[in-house]
Amino acid sequence: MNAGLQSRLERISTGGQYLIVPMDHGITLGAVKGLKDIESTIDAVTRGGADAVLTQKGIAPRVHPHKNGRGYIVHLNASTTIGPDSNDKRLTGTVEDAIRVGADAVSFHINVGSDHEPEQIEDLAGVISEAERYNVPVLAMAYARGPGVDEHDPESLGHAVRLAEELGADVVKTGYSGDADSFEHVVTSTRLPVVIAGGSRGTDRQTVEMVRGAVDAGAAGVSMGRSIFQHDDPEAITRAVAGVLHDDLSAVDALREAGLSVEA
Ligand SMILES: CC(=O)[C@@H](O)[C@H](O)C[C@H](N)C(=O)O
Ligand SMILES: O=CC(=O)COP(=O)(O)O
Repeated sequence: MNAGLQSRLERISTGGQYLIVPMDHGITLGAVKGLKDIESTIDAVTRGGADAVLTQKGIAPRVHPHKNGRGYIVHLNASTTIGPDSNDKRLTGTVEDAIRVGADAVSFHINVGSDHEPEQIEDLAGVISEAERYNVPVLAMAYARGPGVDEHDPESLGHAVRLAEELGADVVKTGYSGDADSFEHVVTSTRLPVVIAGGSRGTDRQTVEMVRGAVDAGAAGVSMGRSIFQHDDPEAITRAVAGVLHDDLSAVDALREAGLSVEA
């Protein structure tokens, strides 16, 4: 692997495991809890053990002073939940833009199964081609999403992560299928490191058990947003996730060591 690409991947991971906290939701959802004072949230999650944070390029000046030397990923497409179709993700920048604002990697969201999949395949392929010219890693956020698509179906999730590999991404993020046995099919559908999204926030026990199950299935980490940045104590929940990812703790032990409730 190219030295530049390898060194950038190491800036957003620890020992091949990825604890990424995406906060690009400011476009998707608006200035929701945890994103108004994004500076404090970034400081908290990076102190708690996050390997990298992820935002749109416009937020970069609010990231660098507060990320405690951790990695930075710039997201290159977006949609909103108030627009006509949140599955219709449109380009918001280039890899060169991302480098200009100090990114170590870029990310791109594709909804496999949506009416907009063809354009998103083209856009993701273009992003990857540009990224390869700069040896910048691409995190593909490959969801199974669209009319009649079951977002938790292992077959559809496996298809989505394989699509990311076929296009040349370096890391792929997708939804969790719900249990380790079914998610093993997803992880083995690609040679890429697979990380999971958190989805809308549940209990701390649910969050950390999801991480434990994904890791037991062979996942390489998380790109977990709302479950972390909307928590009342983002540093503590990050510590709990890091306990599973970086210290291989059980969900209960990771919660206890982070000082969080183990109630289901
Ligand atoms: C807010 C959501 O529905 C998430 O699953 C988004 O798809 C994640 C993505 N980063 C986005 O905010 O568009
Ligand atoms: O960029 C968004 C993600 O990677 C996942 O966000 P979520 O809030 O954990 O679904």
